[in-house]
Amino acid sequence: MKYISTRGTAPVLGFGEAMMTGLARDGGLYVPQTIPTMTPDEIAALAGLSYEEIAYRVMRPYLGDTFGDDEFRGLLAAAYKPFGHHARAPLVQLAPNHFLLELFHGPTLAFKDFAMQLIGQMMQAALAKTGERITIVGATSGDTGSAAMEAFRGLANVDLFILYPHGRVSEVQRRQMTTAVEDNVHALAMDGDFDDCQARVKDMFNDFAFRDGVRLAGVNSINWARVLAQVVYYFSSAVSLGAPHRAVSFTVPTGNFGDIFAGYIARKMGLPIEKLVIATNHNDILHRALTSGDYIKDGVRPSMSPSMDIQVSSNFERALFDAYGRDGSAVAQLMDELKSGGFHISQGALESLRATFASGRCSEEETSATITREYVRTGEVLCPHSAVGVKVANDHLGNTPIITLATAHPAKFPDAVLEAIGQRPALPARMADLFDRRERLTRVPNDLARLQSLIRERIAS
Ligand SMILES: Cc1ncc(COP(=O)(O)O)c(C=O)c1O
Ligand SMILES: N[C@@H](CCOP(=O)(O)O)C(=O)O
Repeated sequence: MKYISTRGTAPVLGFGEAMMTGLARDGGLYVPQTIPTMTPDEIAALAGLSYEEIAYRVMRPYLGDTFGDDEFRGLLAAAYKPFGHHARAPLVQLAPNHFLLELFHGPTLAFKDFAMQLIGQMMQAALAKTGERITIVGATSGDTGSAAMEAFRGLANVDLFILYPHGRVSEVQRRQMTTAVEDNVHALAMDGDFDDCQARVKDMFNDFAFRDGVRLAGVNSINWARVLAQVVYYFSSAVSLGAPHRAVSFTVPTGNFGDIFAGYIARKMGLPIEKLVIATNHNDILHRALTSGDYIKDGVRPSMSPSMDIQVSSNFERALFDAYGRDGSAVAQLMDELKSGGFHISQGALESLRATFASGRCSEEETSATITREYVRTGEVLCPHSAVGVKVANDHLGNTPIITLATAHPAKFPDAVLEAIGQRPALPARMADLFDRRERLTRVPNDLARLQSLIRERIAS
């Protein structure tokens, strides 16, 4: 299995190299050269298997010879052991044709743990073979950062730096990042919004002297392995509702487009997914793009679902690559136009996107009202991101069952939940002292050169 860049000019890599490389050297994102498919019989055979076994069967064809079969099974077992639910990703029924996929039973209470726990295992195994030391720099609007801290803290051959937008993540998210005591992990509170943080991370990858000097790696969904690990729960949930004999749709609370792009890959692999519905908060660039064809930045506005406060949606580039017939130069040109504000999606590409994706937007008032309504109606306490998904799914209900991804635990966003249902959701017992732990963070400016010096100094000390 080979991986190519969405901009067409970076070296073609195997899985292990793509995982350790992060951003392609032409600024693009790695995608598989071809997508392996599963037959209806192979999909039907997933019914009743453990989450780990489904993960093995779905992911194995992508890995080439990076890991042996038993080795990969061992990595999956270690990755999902810390999850607090035996099903890993349980389904809950909200209405006759509407289901909630709870993706928040991992160690940091968000869907990011599904991929990050596994990448932590896979990177450690790869580094143990080469003896290398790497520097991971990631950007977060809250959840990627905490999941990465948890997966990489204390590792001898990894330094991890997480840039988060100062004052724009929830207190629980911040504390999950700033209370890690291990010296190899660093929480950096940056001036600006998530888009600024992500832009600086990409700048670091595009500065080859820095990138090669610190042996830079990425754990954002820039990294193909992140997306791949997220494909698995589309299979596990659809099969439990009767796939491949029954089609399903998914509604995905969307920001950086990684999670929903994983659903797109599942669909290309043969899983009968009718529609993938993009659910945005008032930072609705993706909904506007699907509706009008114009992908135009208009500034990030803080919301009660902060992890989705994103306007430059990194993985949309992967979807555009396919929609433009895998023409890397066309994608490179669109990404150039994006630097000066935005671009128009051609009619052909837009039709291709609309064949798979639908979209909807949820206002702040609707988010809060959805948390209240679902709590009163079903007893389910939604986090604000999941509420965005549920509201948009309700607008798309039809004959095909819809699964909405519940992307985070409500206790990560207690203020929004308290306002909606009059109760503060409790953190799990193992995190009960989160607010008593000492915080350790560094305030940093939105300045590439200063960030790079800080990282160089920290890894030298
Ligand atoms: C809780 C939560 N929901 C939804 C999203 C959006 O996911 P994606 O960025 O993969 O679109 C994020 C951030 O990634 C998140 O942390
Ligand atoms: N919402 C994310 C933003 C980063 O997305 P990623 O999937 O590219 O890591 C977060 O919580 O940090």
